[in-house]
Amino acid sequence: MTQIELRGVQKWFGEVQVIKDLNLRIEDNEFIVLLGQSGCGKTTTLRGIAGLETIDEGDILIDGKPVQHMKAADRDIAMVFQSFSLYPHMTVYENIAFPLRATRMSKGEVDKAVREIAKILRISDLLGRKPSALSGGDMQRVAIGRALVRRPKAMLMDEPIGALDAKLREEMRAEIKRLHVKQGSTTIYVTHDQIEAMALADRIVIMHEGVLQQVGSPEEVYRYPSNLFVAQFVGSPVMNVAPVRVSESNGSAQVVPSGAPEGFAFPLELLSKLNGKAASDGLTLGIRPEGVEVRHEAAAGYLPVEAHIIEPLGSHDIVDLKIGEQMLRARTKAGYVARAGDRVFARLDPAHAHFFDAQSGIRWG
Ligand SMILES: Nc1ncnc2c1ncn2[C@@H]1O[C@H](COP(=O)(O)OP(=O)(O)OP(=O)(O)O)[C@@H](O)[C@H]1O
Repeated sequence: MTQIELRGVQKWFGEVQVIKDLNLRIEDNEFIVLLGQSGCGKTTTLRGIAGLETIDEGDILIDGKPVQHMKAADRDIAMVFQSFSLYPHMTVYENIAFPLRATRMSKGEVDKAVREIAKILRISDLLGRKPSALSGGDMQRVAIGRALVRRPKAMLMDEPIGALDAKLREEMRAEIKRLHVKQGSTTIYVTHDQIEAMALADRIVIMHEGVLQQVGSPEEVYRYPSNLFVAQFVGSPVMNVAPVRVSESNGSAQVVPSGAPEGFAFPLELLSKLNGKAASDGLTLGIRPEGVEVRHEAAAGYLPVEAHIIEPLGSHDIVDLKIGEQMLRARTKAGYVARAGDRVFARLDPAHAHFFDAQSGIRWG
């Protein structure tokens, strides 16, 4: 049982505040991913929890006990970094066994623990090798094995697969997930890769410039982003956003993308999302490419648009549609729009529409 809690954590490097009042509770066995752009404070947060970095304000609690004044070695937390940091002169077996040397375990117990973890990580046949004879993926498996072998209270991982090539990263991602499902253990994982975050996390913690933006399951942050930053950081391709004007005429309301030609407006059912705050400026509409419906024939609610660029991705295409000055990305069936320059018709699915305050970026409605 390991819970980790951050209460009002703050950290400065000189004049620069890199963690700003961070509050977060991580439950036992939870897989938490800290996600954000480079420099947003993820690593500093992780190092603060591990005890490799001091914090300036606030509390870090492990199982309810404040640990911010405890040395790293006394916190019983294991850490895996992007660089594998294995001992080159030791075999895989010796590398994994190393953290157990300082314990009172007998040789037989150490042997059992090493072989057990090697089996889980599928590296049993590599135990006699030196790190120089391992692939990048295997090296990282060994590093994870070494971190886990002493059954730490929690596992912290800082971009552990960031240095691997794309295919291996995908493989290792699945492996880390499998390991977590099998083994349990409270895990905090740092990455700037939103796909990795979505694939691994029970909950994602999105940070920007030292400030926590949103905490939620992958589905929550994808479907209900709390602000424009999250909306555009999570999801690939990126969510379409456009400043819009909501106008009412003849009792019916419309959402007009700014820069769109005269008479170009989406008749909106979308308005119900605005909770009566319609007819206002300063709104940004967000809609993911899968929320843009495209068809060949004219139909009620569909607007004529021109296909500008088509990206065929195998299972589907991403099509850039031109609406006046605006570009709208749509996800279509593969080959549905044949050529750039084709005229098609597009509609926004109200169920996929998000509104944000253009000034603050905060979700509206
Ligand atoms: N020891 C240090 N001294 C001064 N500034 C630091 C130090 N460590 C980190 N920083 C700064 O603190 C900010 C947060 O860094 P941090 O490494 O936590 O970000 P990150 O989100 O993990 O980014 P990355 O993915 O690039 O590691 C950055 O602006 C960084 O330059």
